[in-house]
Amino acid sequence: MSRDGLTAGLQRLDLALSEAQVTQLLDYLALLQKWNKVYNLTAVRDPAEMLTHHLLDSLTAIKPLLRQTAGEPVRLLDVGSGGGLPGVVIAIVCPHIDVSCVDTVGKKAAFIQQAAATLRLSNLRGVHARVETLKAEQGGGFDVVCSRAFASLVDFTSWSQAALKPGAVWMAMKGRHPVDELAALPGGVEVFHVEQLQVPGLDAERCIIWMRPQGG
Ligand SMILES: C[S@@+](CC[C@H](N)C(=O)[O-])C[C@H]1O[C@@H](n2cnc3c(N)ncnc32)[C@H](O)[C@@H]1O
Repeated sequence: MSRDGLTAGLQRLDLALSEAQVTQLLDYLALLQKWNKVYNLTAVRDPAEMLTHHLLDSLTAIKPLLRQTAGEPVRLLDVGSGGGLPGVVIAIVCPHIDVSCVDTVGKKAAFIQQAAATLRLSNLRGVHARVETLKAEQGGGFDVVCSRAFASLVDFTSWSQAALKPGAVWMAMKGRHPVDELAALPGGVEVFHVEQLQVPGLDAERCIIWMRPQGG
């Protein structure tokens, strides 16, 4: 796994990480590669592609997330996290953010738990559940609920709404600007920002759709 490629990407994203964090990111990719053979965590198998399509792609969301949360120690839920994208990357880069990665597939949640232990990330946990079953009143709720390559915006927001704290926001990582999905959102969901992202080394459209409950 190329440390130079990652370092160059981090520079282009204007992200200043410690050497230890860069090592953790590379160790995470190595874990993903190792356990992908057993757990089927992602369809991307080529190491160079994992760096751009997974790691740098997820890292592109860090600056927008830090700006939105003003650097506060928030609780974040990554819905349909799979092998931990972007949840594990956020937990590594933002130790002040408490990250829960939820997935319906038990072995994927188990992989996240294993990654948290191996990478010594006390701010990361894997949760084996359908997101629809998570309720803020039981677990305290989340300030940010994010997803990447998950469901439509309508399903993402309606399935995860009960997990939101008052004042919380949704951060949906999408490819091309999802015109039809945005049009299908109900009146109870307010889209307050759509931002385009540029992933280093990837010539593809990416954006973040920021939403919150109407009046929330
Ligand atoms: C296409 S994968 C995306 C994984 C990861 N976010 C990524 O970007 O590589 C979607 C994941 O959502 C999970 N999933 C589907 N429905 C779910 C639900 N209702 N609650 C939680 N996870 C769900 C699936 O098991 C799968 O791991």
